[in-house]
Amino acid sequence: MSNEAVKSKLSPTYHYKDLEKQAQKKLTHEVFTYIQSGSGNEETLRANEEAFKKYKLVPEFLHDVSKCDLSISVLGQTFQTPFLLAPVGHLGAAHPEGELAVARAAKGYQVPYVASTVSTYTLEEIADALGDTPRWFQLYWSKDSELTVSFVQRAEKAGYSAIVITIDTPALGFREANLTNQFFPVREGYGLANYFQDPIFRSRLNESPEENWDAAIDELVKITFHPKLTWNDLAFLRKHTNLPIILKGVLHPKDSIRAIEYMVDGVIVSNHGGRQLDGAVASLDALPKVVEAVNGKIPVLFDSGIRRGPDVVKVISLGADAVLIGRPYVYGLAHNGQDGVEELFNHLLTDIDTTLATAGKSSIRTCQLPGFVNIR
Ligand SMILES: Cc1cc2nc3c(=O)[nH]c(=O)nc-3n(C[C@H](O)[C@H](O)[C@H](O)COP(=O)(O)O)c2cc1C
Ligand SMILES: O=C(O)C(=O)c1ccccc1
Repeated sequence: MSNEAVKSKLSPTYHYKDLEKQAQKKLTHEVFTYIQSGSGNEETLRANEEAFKKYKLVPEFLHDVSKCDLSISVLGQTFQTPFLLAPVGHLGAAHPEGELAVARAAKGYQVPYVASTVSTYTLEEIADALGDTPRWFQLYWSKDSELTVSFVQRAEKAGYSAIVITIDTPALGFREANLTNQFFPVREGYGLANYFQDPIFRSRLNESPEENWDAAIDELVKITFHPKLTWNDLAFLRKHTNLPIILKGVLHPKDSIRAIEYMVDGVIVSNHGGRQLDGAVASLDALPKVVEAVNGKIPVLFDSGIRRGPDVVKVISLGADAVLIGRPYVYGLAHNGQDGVEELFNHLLTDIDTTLATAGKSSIRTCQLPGFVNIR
């Protein structure tokens, strides 16, 4: 689709805060708050965005920037955009078409999609909607290890090309806003599909989810997170899949070194968008030390706080191989379904392209040259 076509079809919401407001208008207070809020006093949520102001770009001019290359390579795969879609669960709460609307938009723009375990549609339905779009599967490693294996094998069969294990969620963060609202997306029926359609999960129930919904939800809640999980367990997953394994939620450089020791294939520096440990370091402030510790041995990806083109460029300049976007595309979805996500992609890609051009760079791959990013 040409930019002109997109411009005429969609209502412009260029400002991130406007997009957030548009989403807010479409959602109930409980759902909007669930998406927007962080844990605790939201110190980390605020720190994520604030941290970007500390880093400044130093452009160099008089280079041909008439065409900018936004493609990147991660784990031998080339992606057309420097951003992937972060795994976000329960998207049916944001829009009835949920993950499917996002996947259709991703397909048009060839944006790689990281599907959440707690999706409203199954990982197979999402894969169908994605067609040949690159995709990874985010795993919440269940207490039920056979179920974990089943998820991974289903993902492999459905064409997902990496497993992203989220390590920052041994338990759900203390999210005061959701507790106040008594809003729990699983209890509302969002994020169940992968479990309720899984033969192993179903075999654990005395009655099927269709017969006894509440009992099925209770079982799901009981096994979703696995607080006993340790580094040594990674070998178990290795036995069951040949797919690359990426850890999401790395903040300490020591964890990135352990990741390499335990033969992990990549890490995502992330604090879950300020939704897990409140008071945790801003994701951007954690990035340089992780990049240094990893020293090019495995890819380093990044999320938490990316809102605009210069944010993407700063993160790549600081040594990340790629970024993931979270809330912005969820707001696009809530605002206007597939069209809203396409509008967000169109704006973000134009913004990244313009950022590179006005920084004198014709390729996102040259952003890591020394001297391009400075601390204030
Ligand atoms: C509503 C919502 C649901 C999320 N669900 C998941 C999830 O299922 N699995 C996961 O690993 N991360 C999940 N995340 C975290 C995102 O993958 C990502 O780390 C975060 O959104 C990045 O922060 P940002 O949105 O502020 O950029 C979720 C985030 C949001 C906002
Ligand atoms: O909301 C989230 O961030 C999230 O990851 C999650 C996962 C499972 C249940 C509830 C929330």
